[in-house]
Amino acid sequence: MLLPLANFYKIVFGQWLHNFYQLLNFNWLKLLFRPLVHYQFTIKKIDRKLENRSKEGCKRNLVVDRIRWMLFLSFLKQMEMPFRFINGPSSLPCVFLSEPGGSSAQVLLSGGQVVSWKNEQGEELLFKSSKATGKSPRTSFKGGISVCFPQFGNSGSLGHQGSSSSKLWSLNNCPLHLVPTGSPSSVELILKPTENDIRIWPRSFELRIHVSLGSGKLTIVPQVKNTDSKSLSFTIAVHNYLSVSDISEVRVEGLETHDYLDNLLHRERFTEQADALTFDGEVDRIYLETQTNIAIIDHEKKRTFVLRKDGLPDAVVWNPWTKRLSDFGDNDYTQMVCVNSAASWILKCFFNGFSLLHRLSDYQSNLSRFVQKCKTAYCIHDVHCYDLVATGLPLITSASHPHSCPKLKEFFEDKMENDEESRGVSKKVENPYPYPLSVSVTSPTGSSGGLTRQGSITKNNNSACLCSPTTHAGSFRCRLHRIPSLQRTKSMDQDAHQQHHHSKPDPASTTQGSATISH
Ligand SMILES: O=P(O)(O)OC[C@H]1O[C@@H](O)[C@H](O)[C@@H](O)[C@@H]1O
Repeated sequence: MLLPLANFYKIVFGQWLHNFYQLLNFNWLKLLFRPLVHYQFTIKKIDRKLENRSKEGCKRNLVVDRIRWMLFLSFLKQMEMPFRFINGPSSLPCVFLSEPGGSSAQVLLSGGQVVSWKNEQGEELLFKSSKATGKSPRTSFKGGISVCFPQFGNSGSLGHQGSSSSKLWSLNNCPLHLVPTGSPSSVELILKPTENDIRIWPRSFELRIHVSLGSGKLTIVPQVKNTDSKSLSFTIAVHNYLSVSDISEVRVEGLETHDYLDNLLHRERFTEQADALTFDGEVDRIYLETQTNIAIIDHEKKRTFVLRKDGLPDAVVWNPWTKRLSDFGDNDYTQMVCVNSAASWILKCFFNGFSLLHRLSDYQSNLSRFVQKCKTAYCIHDVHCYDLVATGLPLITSASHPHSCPKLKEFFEDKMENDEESRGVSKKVENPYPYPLSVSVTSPTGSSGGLTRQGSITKNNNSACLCSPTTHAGSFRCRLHRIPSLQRTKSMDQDAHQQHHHSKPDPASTTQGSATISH
């Protein structure tokens, strides 16, 4: 009841009155959330029963999951939320977000995965494998966006991509309000380790993911809270499977001159020489400390995704090409590219509780600046507020408030300066990408920056050339005119880096190294 009314006020009286209205209703909202607390009690009882069952050797089955789901729905009926529930893939409980512009997103409670993000025209922007096996929640859906925690990739002892995407997340009834909630449609999920998980990885934490949908923009904020008195070490990534028309016509910009670790060559370190990354074979790379914005340009669809990642320094680019994968259809690789934001350093939370890497005010002003700049682009917006500190950075043991610690302050200031630079604030370039950031996917006549583009081609018209008309080094060349990949240059400071942060697990994680989460 509240949300339609709030929207009505918003339309009729404008944003300020809408905010006022929401403020007035704050206490009512709290009351409405109460049934959820009761729900959680009931869920805990079920969880205990499940624990007992698993001790007896029984596995959690779909019927139990469905009972939980129905119970959950009945509680939800008692309250209004800024989203609604639908049946997701394999009938799993799924949060449905929509916004007045007509775009929508779906978030699965199982795995905390964003399984769909559709634009105003109803076109799917996220990739979904055609060959999901459906045998478990983990395999019922391959693609979308998920959080890899407490480890991404195979970089540690905790199993491929950590375990967070195979767990059942709960709705968080006490969102942290760390993120600006301009979007009327958002949800926050929370994952806490069960007793079973703790047996495998003896760490206590809370992993939250805040997903909000705006016009042409999906914002994902993962947050990690150390609820232990011991330090918590982890790596993390937001794994984005983007849907593209044809991988051969895609290029990724924003990675030039950055060093990367090549997962296909035992993480050997190279420097990116090309102006843009194009694909003509398998790619699996971790680009280190990249700039904040990365553009994924789909020439055939004339569509640009902008991945903006704050707080997560690295970017992973992956396409398996023709490699056989059990959960990928034969030609699925042509329609996807993963560009993930990640922290490949081992991050360490030293103290119990939350602290922010970015001061909230900085974050908010950066956000609005960015939103203004890319009004209608599809921006995936990952902001990672973690409970610090990365190995290799000054160790901060008592910074419960970022402003109170001079070292942390210094770090913020440096970071803000770099961010300013990387966002090109001083350079007055409005739209550096060849296709307009307003993504008119249906229009074949996109142009920008004075470049004239050729018309869109269809799949049947394979002989059409999509090369950029420019001729400088790095100008886009379509698959018909692409020259073999550039000779890669080994990074100058490879040895230094290897000694520095990637090869050395920190002592805390070594002590937990005997534990393995299998997947
Ligand atoms: O199987 P997932 O979790 O979807 O991950 C797929 C790939 O994701 C990429 O990000 C990794 O770099 C690859 O090594 C990995 O194989």
